[in-house]
Amino acid sequence: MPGIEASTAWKTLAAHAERMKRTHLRDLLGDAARNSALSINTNGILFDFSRQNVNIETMDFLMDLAGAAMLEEKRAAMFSGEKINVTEGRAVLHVALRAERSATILVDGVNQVPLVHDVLDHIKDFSHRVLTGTFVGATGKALKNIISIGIGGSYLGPEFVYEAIKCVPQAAEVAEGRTLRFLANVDPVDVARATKGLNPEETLVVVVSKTFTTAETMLNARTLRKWLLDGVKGTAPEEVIRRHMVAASSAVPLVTEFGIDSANVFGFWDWVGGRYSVCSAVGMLPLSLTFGFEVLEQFLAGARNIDEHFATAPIRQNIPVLMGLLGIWNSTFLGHESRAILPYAQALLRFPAHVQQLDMESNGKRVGLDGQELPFQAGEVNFGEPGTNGQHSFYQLIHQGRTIPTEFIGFARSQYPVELPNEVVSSQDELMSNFFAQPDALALGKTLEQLDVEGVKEELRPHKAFPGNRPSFSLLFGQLDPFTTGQLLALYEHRVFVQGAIWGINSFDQWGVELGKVLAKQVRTQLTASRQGEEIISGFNSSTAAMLNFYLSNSSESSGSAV
Ligand SMILES: O=P(O)(O)OC[C@H]1O[C@H](O)[C@H](O)[C@@H](O)[C@@H]1O
Repeated sequence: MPGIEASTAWKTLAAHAERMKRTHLRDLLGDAARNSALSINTNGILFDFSRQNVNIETMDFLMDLAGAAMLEEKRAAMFSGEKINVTEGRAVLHVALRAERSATILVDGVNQVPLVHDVLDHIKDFSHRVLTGTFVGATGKALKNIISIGIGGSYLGPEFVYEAIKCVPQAAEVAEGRTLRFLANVDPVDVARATKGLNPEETLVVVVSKTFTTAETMLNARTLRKWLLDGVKGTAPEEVIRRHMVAASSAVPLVTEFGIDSANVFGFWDWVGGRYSVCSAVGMLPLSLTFGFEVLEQFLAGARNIDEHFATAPIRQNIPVLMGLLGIWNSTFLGHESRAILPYAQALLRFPAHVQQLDMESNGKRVGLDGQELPFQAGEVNFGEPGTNGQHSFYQLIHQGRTIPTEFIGFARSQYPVELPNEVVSSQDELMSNFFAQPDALALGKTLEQLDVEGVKEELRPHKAFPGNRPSFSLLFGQLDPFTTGQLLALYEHRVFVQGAIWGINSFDQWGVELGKVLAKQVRTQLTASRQGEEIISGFNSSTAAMLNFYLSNSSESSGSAV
């Protein structure tokens, strides 16, 4: 069956892209009517995409493409609980995680919204009891430290949200004197970092795993179970686990088998993908235990605000739809394979890492929904760092090396304004001066002629010239708070959906992570056998066998330096 590439809209865009490649943003930006048409102000967000290599006609063609791909129908299917994750036979309902209590979203004839609110109520009650010292550790001490064990989607989203809202005064007040640490990597150093300086008697471990089988998480859970049992004395081991370990998981039987009290398991459902699970118990439990539930309610409200916008706003005025269509335009039609996420907010330092998983695990696919190989590349390479730090690091390549579409995220007000008596400009104004300057530097560049006028020596001019014509968009919010953090999360979640829907792929499975896991199991078995005296490394190619032998002969302390 022909895919979207056979549509008239696709072919029109492909031809149009050849024409647009000959335009320069310097010229496009000279048209004020165009610029104002390529900017929308809605839901407290200014989204300016006038620095994309597009004109009004491009946007018309992209809207035609959305029509040809049946984007609106696919969006409706997701919101209504249809099983659009076809390879796993599951609905995709992260939007249900933040739906109003009164909403109805059916899966197999059962309304899922009351189930969501039952778990939220449970989290609210439990976190309140921990924060007020009603639920205490096995030796009667208040549980003021939280260690959240989880990896991938059970880690990256919660960590991004933790960093984003820990500087919000209301959240910081509740968190005063409390610690939340994440333990993701199976590297023993991560265990040491997560537990350093913490008293097990005052620590609550939250095991976060949708499947409760992920090798790294389960090994770390067993490691911290031992750390607790070694550190909390004078109480029966079962009681220590019951008082110091809780879980967020959709595999309740496995959790209770591990020894965690079934009363302290916070469930979720197969229709929540790992990378879309921040609004489930995965994020809500450790974050409520740190900041209190009320702050997190504002975060859910922000995500819901964008869900409603995505579901109802006309597609020409719909921010996630526009972000997604521009992603398709840049990657598929203009050939830019990467994009940089550049928040001008230090509190968003882990947002690019979250988007990396969200986008690359979702849309990094090679076949369409029908299993046929795609005749184009899907997915993009996402990376990023907060500004202005990134400016002093990798922006060189973006200005003068490869063309990488960039995404500027900024805020009008700081959570912690700093004004020095003798400084004319506040730190926030300084930060944001860069936020506004960079997109123009990228778009407009600097010509040899301009350098000539400035009196730059001829031989230096090629080195100092900037080609410009580097696309970007800007997302500007009022302030980084729990609500806007929720908005940002949902904007990027829905952008992934839009791109996957246009490309005709399943954005909600991740078979590509399986092969490595299977091979790691074989290596693990071999390493165990070798440590038990079986010398021969077998079943691997000569390269892997040589590396394994090097590893084994250098892995005990007595073997000294590997060099
Ligand atoms: O939550 P878990 O079941 O432990 O899964 C944790 C992570 O590992 C898997 O390998 C997937 O690649 C991720 O999508 C998932 O988020």
